Amino acid sequence: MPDALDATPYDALLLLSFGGPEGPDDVVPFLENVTRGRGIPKERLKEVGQHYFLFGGVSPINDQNRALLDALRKDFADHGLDLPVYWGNRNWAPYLTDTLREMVRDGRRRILVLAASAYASYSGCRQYRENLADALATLEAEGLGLPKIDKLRHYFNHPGFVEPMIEGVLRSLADLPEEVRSGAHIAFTTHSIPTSSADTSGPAEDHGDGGAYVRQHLDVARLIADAVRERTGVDHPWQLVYQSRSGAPHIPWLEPDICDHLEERHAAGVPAVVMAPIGFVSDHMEVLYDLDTEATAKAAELGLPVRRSATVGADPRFAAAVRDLILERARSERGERVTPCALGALGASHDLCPVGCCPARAPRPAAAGADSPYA
Ligand SMILES: CC1=C(CCC(=O)O)c2cc3nc(cc4[nH]c(cc5[nH]c(cc1n2)c(C)c5CCC(=O)O)c(CCC(=O)O)c4C)C(CCC(=O)O)=C3C
Ligand SMILES: [Fe+2]
Repeated sequence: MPDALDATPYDALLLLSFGGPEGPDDVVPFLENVTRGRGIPKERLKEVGQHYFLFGGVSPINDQNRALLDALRKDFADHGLDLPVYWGNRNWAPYLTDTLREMVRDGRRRILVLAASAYASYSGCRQYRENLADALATLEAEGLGLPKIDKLRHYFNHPGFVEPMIEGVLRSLADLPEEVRSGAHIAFTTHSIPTSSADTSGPAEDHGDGGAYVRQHLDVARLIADAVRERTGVDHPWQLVYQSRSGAPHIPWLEPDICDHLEERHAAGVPAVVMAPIGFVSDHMEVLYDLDTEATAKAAELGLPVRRSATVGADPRFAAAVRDLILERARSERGERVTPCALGALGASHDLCPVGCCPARAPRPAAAGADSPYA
């Protein structure tokens, strides 16, 4: 048995994710949960519903999260970290509020949250903090004693997150026909968001020019491209592009879209493209539909060979990274000195979101940040 690892003062980890439907009957209520108050056009909703129905109404996201929970529990057990792991979602069962209630009833008082989103943005960070505040408000109204909740820092540049993606891109390159391989470009993709949200992502000092959201993705893309060049000896040109645009057409979102990018690369004579979905922690419907179905069909129509590289998912190196992040945060909470582990040019992200980080259109209470109304 290895020596026990110490997560004090924390007594539980909560994986906080988006949630997804698990059958055809779930699709419409799920989409209603996602889009309540978000101003998504009806047409867009119908279209996205079809993406889910094409896959039997089942999103891959819940099974991906179950696999990640298994990987985390195995990693913690193998390394003597005695920390129970729970799972709650924003938009589908198991719902965050139910999980948090269960945690409180189990006596958990100091909870660390792992968000299933690696980068700064309203959708990937503050909205989860708002969900935590809503859940705490519900428990408070039920007369339960509230736990203290902290959120782990953004892990986009942690080696345990980046390394599996480097390996994934190498595998996709190797899988391309040899005659097009060395000329292949890499299209790093992430979820498009409104340019106004991108520009205000991260702490105030990062605002402007796509904000922390774009800067963090560019840093990861560069890390992967550099590692691929070092390991193959081939310099594959790359670009950060976007996918899964939603919202009203007159509102600007981040561009170019992956499909337009494939067209443009093809017209420029590029012989092949690897699509690397660095914005997604695991295989979501956006990966299965927008990349594996839509963009792949577009490429076939163009006669452009493409491959889609793997997401991190339940990779054991990611589970080990989560353990590292927990121990780092626990030490820092205990007042011990820590050297946070991070690759790239940006350094380790903040532990506590400052006031004004990734602001919402309409301000709402958010937990686990400097502006939290909860202790
Ligand atoms: C940045 C970002 C992430 C990455 C960070 C993270 O991982 O959290 C993400 C993840 C996800 N988004 C998901 C699904 C959806 N997102 C939608 C709508 C939107 N996403 C947005 C942004 C993001 N979304 C935005 C700005 C909107 C517009 C509406 C709004 O401002 O809120 C809609 C409505 C229909 C549509 O318009 O597409 C759906 C169905 C799923 C589940 C997939 C599955 O089932 O496998 C996941 C993991
Ligand atoms: Fe989304």
